[in-house]
Amino acid sequence: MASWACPRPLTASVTRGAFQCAGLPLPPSFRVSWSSGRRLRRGGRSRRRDREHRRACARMAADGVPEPLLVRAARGEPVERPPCWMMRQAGRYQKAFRDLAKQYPSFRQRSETTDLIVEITLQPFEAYKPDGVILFSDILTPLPAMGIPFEIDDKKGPIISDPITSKDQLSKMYPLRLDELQFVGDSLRQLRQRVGDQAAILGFVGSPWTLSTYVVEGGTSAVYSVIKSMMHNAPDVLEALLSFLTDQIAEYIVYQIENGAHVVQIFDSWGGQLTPKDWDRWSRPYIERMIEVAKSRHPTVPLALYANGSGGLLERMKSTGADVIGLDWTVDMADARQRLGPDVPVQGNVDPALLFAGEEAIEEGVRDCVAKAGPTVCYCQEPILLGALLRACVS
Ligand SMILES: Cc1c2[nH]c(c1CCC(=O)O)Cc1[nH]c(c(CCC(=O)O)c1C)Cc1[nH]c(c(CCC(=O)O)c1C)Cc1[nH]c(c(C)c1CCC(=O)O)C2
Repeated sequence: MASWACPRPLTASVTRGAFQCAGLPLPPSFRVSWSSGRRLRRGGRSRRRDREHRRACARMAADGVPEPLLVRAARGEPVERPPCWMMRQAGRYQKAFRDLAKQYPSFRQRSETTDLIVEITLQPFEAYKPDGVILFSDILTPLPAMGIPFEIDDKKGPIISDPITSKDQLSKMYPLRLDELQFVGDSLRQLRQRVGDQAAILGFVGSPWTLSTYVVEGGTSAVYSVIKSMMHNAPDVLEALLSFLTDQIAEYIVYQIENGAHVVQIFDSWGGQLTPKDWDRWSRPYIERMIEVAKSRHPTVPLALYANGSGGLLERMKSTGADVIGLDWTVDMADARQRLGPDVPVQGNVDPALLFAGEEAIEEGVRDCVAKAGPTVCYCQEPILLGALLRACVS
């Protein structure tokens, strides 16, 4: 699974907690405008950005405080420095998490109980003050609320014991029961209250393709043989599954936004397992539809799109309408920047393994990434050296 990310433009002063990162006059290179290519292409850039800017100013005037750095960066607004957060920033590297996990050994319990979700989500925030606070949850969390139960095995990861591979089995699913996901809405609202405007609250969902890999394969897969056979032998079943998930997950994005998520990440984690041609058929249209639905209801809330191994997909990802493109470390950021154009907000790209290599290596990796991207984000796993990464991002 991917790791912790300190997304794109990073900012902020980490003024409390283990690390003092305040007081940075930001290098001029960070004063970059971050607008999306999509907006530019449609020729509505200045009108739309002006409108968004006016809305942001109105919000500021109303609240007297600017929106969190990460939100402004994700919208393509000029920022004082790149924001920083990590995927998987909550977890076993923290003693507080290990203690809680001893008491509540089931991942589903930890991630489906409001008090635990809020407490775990806030553990890294309280320790390091990252610019993004990602909900402690999983892309599979909404599945039981549409008739697809799952378990998490400590060694094997997610297990769906009754996978869906035929038309008949599709009828087991029902439209998303948001009342069964109240712990998500409750947690997001509490997090907004607890974090205030100090950081962005990040919601997330799986893309229809990526969720389908679990629903069809019954769990993690190495070669995706069942779902890839289905693409050829039962395309109507796969299309029906993807369409169904698209409608439900689009509602789930809207639900997260309406309960307080500042930004929503779409994880097409296994999109890179498809040929680009197959991605155009089996992933892209469904992502686009979800984005359209979310944007029609909440046009100013930024949506970020990430796929593992997305080197073959970057231009395609940009064309989905996502506001921010998340990159893994297998693409050089200079190449990515050239391919995506100067205006698309980006995040990720720093090799998570650097977290095992010490502070100097982290600093070098972050600097290389940020220099090539302009304001950017960094992804890392096992955030043992999160503090070092945060320091590198803000200095
Ligand atoms: C192991 C696993 C799970 N769920 C999943 C896996 C990966 C299995 C595979 O490789 O196929 C599926 C999953 N879950 C998530 C993604 C998307 C991100 C990615 O590409 O890694 C994917 C692909 C989001 C998530 N899933 C999780 C987060 C963490 C949120 C945070 O940063 O705090 C995210 C963004 C949390 C999660 N989710 C799970 C665990 C064990 C944990 C860690 C919590 C713990 O240590 O007990 C179960």
